[in-house]
Amino acid sequence: MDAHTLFIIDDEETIRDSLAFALESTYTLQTFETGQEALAVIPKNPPDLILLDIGLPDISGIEVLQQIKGTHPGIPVIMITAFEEITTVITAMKSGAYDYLVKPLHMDALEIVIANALETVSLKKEVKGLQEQLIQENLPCFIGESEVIQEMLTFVDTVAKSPDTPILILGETGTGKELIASAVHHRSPNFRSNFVTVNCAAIPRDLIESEIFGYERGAFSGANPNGKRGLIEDAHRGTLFLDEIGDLSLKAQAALLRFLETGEFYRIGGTRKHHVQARIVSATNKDLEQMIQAETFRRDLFFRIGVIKLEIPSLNERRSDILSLATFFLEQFNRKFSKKVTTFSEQALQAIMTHHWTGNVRELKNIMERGVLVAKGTTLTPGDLGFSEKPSNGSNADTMFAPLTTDGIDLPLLRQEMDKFYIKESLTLTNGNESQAAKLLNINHHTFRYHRKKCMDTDQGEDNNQGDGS
Ligand SMILES: Nc1ncnc2c1ncn2[C@@H]1O[C@H](COP(=O)(O)OP(=O)(O)OP(=O)(O)O)[C@@H](O)[C@H]1O
Repeated sequence: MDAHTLFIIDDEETIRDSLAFALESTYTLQTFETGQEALAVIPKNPPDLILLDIGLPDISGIEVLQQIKGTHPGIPVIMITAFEEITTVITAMKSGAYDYLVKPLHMDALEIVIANALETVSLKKEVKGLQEQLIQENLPCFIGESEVIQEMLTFVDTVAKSPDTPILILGETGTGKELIASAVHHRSPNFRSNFVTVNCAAIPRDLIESEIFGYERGAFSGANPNGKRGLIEDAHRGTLFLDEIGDLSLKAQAALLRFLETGEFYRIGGTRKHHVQARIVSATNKDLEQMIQAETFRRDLFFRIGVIKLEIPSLNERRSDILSLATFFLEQFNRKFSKKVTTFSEQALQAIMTHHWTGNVRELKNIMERGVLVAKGTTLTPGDLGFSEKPSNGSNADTMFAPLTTDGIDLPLLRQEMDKFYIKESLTLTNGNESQAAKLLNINHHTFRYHRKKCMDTDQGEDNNQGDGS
């Protein structure tokens, strides 16, 4: 391993020489007579540790220390002082010095202080690296191969980068709003701080403001006599996720708006302003615009929380994700229950692929949990999943899917063909009326147009390829 690099900053030549003599066999040294000279080199070539004289001729050692801590807070700085002047030493330690030594220097003591400082720094680096690795390895996994989900995840990566832009996540219950909120947090620069969740629907309306912003002692009867910090404080430099934001009382809405605009808030019953930096991510499956009409949700707050809006489509609108989600949960629950369920029976697969998922991914997850738990063998049956063993009437289940053989199938192509078939059928049935066609397929207009365009693109691609070959 390369030797650690040390900078010695001292105007006395004898001190520089004696330090160099004592330390040069263990460390790579660079010596400086003035603070300015050292400050010019540090940004280009930062050392592992600095020995810094307090009484320098150009700018004081304390000032040099403060500048180093401002730009390179991780470098330990050991101050050297001619006499133990307590106020200077306190200022140095308050400004972030690692330790101080009084002249004349005892080389044994100096070597111990340097070795300890370097070990502390390397331990801190190791802990930070391990923390980051742990967080990255446990990142919540949002499964979805459909293009809408892939595009949304790319967008999530982009918007997560700004640490404080408010984000509003919309979508039916169980579509994964909380999972996306947590992905935003974990992909943001603030991922080391807390991700704090408040389910606004689960807290009585008259208590919600005090839960989020806290209260001072004696704020209301029944309150904790010592007062209470708000959850917003726990989210400092992190993320506060307000689930079911439509359930916020109007009073809490006003306090939230003030916080979003100024970064400040008051605890209930308090007069002292508190400052917190936290990103607010909100989610709801309610129609907030309708609530604005009914005057139960503030229009100004709606705009403020939704600087970025993410809309997660229902599972029925992205049926191509069902199989990958089911497989993901199969593996997850195999691990949880120490089971070895490896496949779905043909009927179980049909049931999963044709079911109408009103509870979205949560419903699929619950069904898979039950299935893996009760399955007797290695293959999941419709009964294990709580479906009827017989294909439901009119589902054409036997003929809907080609049997899977050891030759395999081209699932992406099958999905593409199925999309194309139903898009065309629905347009024929509705005389080309897109919004009626979308209704027939139980998808929204936007998703319909997206799939229609994709089908047209692949049709064109095929035509071009045929043209090339002729
Ligand atoms: N794409 C996904 N990949 C993996 N797991 C998912 C996905 N979407 C949702 N889940 C899982 O489904 C469950 C429900 O998701 P989540 O709680 O995030 O939904 P929600 O939209 O916030 O629901 P609600 O509106 O009821 O609060 C969770 O256990 C979550 O981990």
